[in-house]
Amino acid sequence: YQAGASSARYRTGNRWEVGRDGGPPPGGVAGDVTRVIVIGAGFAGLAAANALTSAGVEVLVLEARDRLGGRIRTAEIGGTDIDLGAAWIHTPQGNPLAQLCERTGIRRLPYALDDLTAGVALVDGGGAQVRGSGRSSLIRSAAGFEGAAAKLAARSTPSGAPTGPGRAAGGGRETTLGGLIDAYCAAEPDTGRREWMRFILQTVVETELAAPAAELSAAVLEVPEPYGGGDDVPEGGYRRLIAALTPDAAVRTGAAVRTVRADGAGVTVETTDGRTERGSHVLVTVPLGVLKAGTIGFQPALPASKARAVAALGFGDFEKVVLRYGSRHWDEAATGFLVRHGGTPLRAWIDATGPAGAPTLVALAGGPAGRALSALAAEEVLRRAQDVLVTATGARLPAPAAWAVTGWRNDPFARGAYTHLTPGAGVAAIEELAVPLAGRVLFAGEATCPVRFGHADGAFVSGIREAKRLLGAPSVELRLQA
Ligand SMILES: Cc1cc2nc3c(=O)[nH]c(=O)nc-3n(C[C@H](O)[C@H](O)[C@H](O)COP(=O)(O)OP(=O)(O)OC[C@H]3O[C@@H](n4cnc5c(N)ncnc54)[C@H](O)[C@@H]3O)c2cc1C
Repeated sequence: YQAGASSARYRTGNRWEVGRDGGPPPGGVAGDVTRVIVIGAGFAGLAAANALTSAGVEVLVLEARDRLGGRIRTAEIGGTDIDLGAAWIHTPQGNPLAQLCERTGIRRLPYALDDLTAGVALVDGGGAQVRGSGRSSLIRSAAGFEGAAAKLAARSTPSGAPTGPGRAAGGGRETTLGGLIDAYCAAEPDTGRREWMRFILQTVVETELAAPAAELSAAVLEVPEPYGGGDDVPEGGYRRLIAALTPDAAVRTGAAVRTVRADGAGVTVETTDGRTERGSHVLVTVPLGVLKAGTIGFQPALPASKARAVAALGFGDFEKVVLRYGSRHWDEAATGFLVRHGGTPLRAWIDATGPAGAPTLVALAGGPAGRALSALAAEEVLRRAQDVLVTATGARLPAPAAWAVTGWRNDPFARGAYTHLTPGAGVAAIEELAVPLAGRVLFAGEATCPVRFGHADGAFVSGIREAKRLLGAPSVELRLQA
């Protein structure tokens, strides 16, 4: 049991007001807020716990793992800090995580995904590369998809949804991103180019959104983008943001919650070791994958509308393979490789030597590729990764000096990567997840953030939203650690 970090050092002028958006605080809270139990010490739980503690509310954080951060995990691999969970601050302009970096003196390094895609080497089955103008014209065509997709979607709904594998399963009318990729590529007369375009677009979409393109609702195209700019990474990794946000509250690690009970006077939360804690309110921030698995029992049971949202939203796959080498044995001109080889799940690689500060290749396996990797033992993934890289680089690669393979899908406290919209569940389902129960049981986490689900900043904003709800305040203050 780790009691409040009362010896923590705080930065001078550490109080930071966040969340003032002009609107009234969200409502729906019953009774006085005297003791809040926060389940989960990821971005959402830590942001809420920090804001509540700073406002003088007693908080107990229960975290199942033996570490803080949740789907933020910066690991040292061969002496280099690498993010195995969230790595990028996407669209940093106006993004509260960019502000959090500024407040805490954490530098952001530009590392734009568009630049990574533009500079990637395209490698075919036998190791042959598509070079020169053939390569750049394919990359240009793929880059045109984003602009064309909204128009294609408008043309294809509600009655004329594209047919083929990308159409919503179950005869639904809703268009999927897979359907739009098919429609976009159909306009390309050259078969060879068409197949390359389809491969690039499918890989990029499935890597970014962590789900099969054929299961991703095109409604995601209508979600407004609140921030601007490319993509940055925090210097030294995301763990520095978690460290800055760690609240001066009681935090118990190794505490997996199995029951949440609400009654007229408060809440009782039970952990798997049989201990119970009483609070006036509880804030549930566990991943959607954990809610789907049903390993936490709610009394009274989740209402049908929320249970439907939990079941219908998607919680996809994204695994990483990190290989750290003694030196760079590959073509340094490319930003990475897209490998169309024997259906391998190890198809998208980035050269992360720049941000890592040491020769490093990282495979990003989203959607079906991630799911395929999660079924293999780590040593088998490593063996296949080395085989693919021999094809991709044309070099005899030595064994890596250090390596890591993630297992988010098989982790009982994640059960996947992050949330996506499906043909059966749009933004309304995300909003439904955020609705409090009986004024006592509240919900936060990336899956509850209508504009930024699937993002670390969405988790942060959702934690601030629930702190505002509990405090009945239009904004909150955070105390950031030095
Ligand atoms: C591989 C990968 C790459 C990603 N890349 C990016 C990126 O580049 N940029 C970006 O913005 N986002 C990215 N994301 C998404 C981002 O990491 C998440 O949106 C964010 O970290 C989620 O925070 P959270 O607080 O909602 O949930 P979590 O961080 O999952 O926190 C929930 C906490 O609840 C705990 N918990 C679970 N069950 C129990 C239980 N029964 N009892 C007690 N505690 C429990 C968990 O251990 C966890 O600590 C990525 C995610 C993954 C997996």
